[in-house]
Amino acid sequence: MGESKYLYQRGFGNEFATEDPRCPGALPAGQNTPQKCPYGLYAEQLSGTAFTAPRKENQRSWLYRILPSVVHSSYTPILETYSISDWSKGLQNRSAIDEFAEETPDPNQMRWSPFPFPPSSLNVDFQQGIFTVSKAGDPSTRCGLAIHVYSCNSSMQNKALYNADGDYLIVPQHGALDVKTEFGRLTVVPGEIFIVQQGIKFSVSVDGNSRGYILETWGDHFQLPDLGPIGANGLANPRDFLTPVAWYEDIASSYTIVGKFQENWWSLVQDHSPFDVVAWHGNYAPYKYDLSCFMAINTVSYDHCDPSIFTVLTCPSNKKGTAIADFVIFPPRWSVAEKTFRPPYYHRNCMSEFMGLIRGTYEAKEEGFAPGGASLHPAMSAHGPDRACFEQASSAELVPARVGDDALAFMFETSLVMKTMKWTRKFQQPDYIKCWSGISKHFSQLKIN
Ligand SMILES: O=C(O)Cc1cc(O)ccc1O
Ligand SMILES: [Fe+2]
Repeated sequence: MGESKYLYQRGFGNEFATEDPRCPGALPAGQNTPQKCPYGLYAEQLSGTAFTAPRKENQRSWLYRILPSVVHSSYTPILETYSISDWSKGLQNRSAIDEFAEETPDPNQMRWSPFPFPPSSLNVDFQQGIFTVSKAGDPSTRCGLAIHVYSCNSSMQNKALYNADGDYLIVPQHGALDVKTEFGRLTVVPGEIFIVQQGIKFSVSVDGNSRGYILETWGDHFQLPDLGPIGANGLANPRDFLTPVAWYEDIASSYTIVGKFQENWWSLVQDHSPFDVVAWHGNYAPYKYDLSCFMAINTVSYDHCDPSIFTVLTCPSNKKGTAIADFVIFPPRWSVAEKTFRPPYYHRNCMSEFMGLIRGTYEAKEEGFAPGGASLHPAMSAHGPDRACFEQASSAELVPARVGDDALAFMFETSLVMKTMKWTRKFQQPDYIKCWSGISKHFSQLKIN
């Protein structure tokens, strides 16, 4: 592994404490709000849970910054947007774009070809390049989720964004992200994920075309799944989660902050950088995770395990064991099951399954499901391996075999039922259902096997 560009602190949900090395002693000793903070800094709390949330769920951080966040102009709505289905229209008034409206909920199995990059004639930054694919619920009641794709080609210049509605779990598929946050800097490459929680300001630099997926949750924060009988170790191990160390810039130039509030973007200006946090401590901070660290657990005897064995992070609902959203991966692994049809089984699920592909091909669908594309199998809509996969796997020799090498598929699985946005039609594969159409009967009353 090469030298990493930035320094990180390890652990999941830790109480971190960090100072920019240029200002040793910037964290006040023994208290959060001294009468005067070291270096003339301002103390500011960022609350990620209610003040009164139970202690083990309580999340907040104390930031020691050059100016308090409130030193800024009023918010004004951002009315203009690009359209991913027709970049050539350039910036248009959002209210005039019908294609951002929701479709009637549709039980069809859907699959989308890779979402397009912006043309080189346009400069589209990360925030401008976020387009909602599907969603359920409502951020005003703090319940639900949205799934977006992002597609951009330019860095955010003296511009930062934050999401007042919920948390973002960002899955880059193409292109590295170089990210400044209020908590420090980090890089995120395809194969890693980045979680930036409600309210945290960040700014994304890219090197040319960049694309990926975003899972946005409006209720709780992400947590590691319980391991039950697996024991104390396995799946995504806490020590592999990386949080930035404090870093600040003290620049006196105009900065634009774009905030998403109730699914609309608002903008404000200020005459200083929002990345002016010299030191911070607490357990509410962004983090990243390298998916290649995932310790996969699977059968070593027979039968296909449910994909919940590959859960990296989960955002729980109030119903025990039922997630608003799980983030699940299909990592490279050995497949050794005996006397078993090894690929995913045919099934109908009370949950909705949105899948994306970071690289390579997915076991159950060698054709048609491409990196940068996606699929959605809504609640109770039948799906499973396509015909080619079934025919091959039901007569394959069951020797130990590698699955998913050079490939990385993932799933956002939700207990909610999502609506898709009209624009997604343009990239939808109308004949997706046909991948199952050639499945033939093998039944004969006279045949036992
Ligand atoms: O539908 C899919 O491809 C995802 C999936 C994978 C698997 O191994 C078992 C069930 C399941 O929904
Ligand atoms: Fe499925």
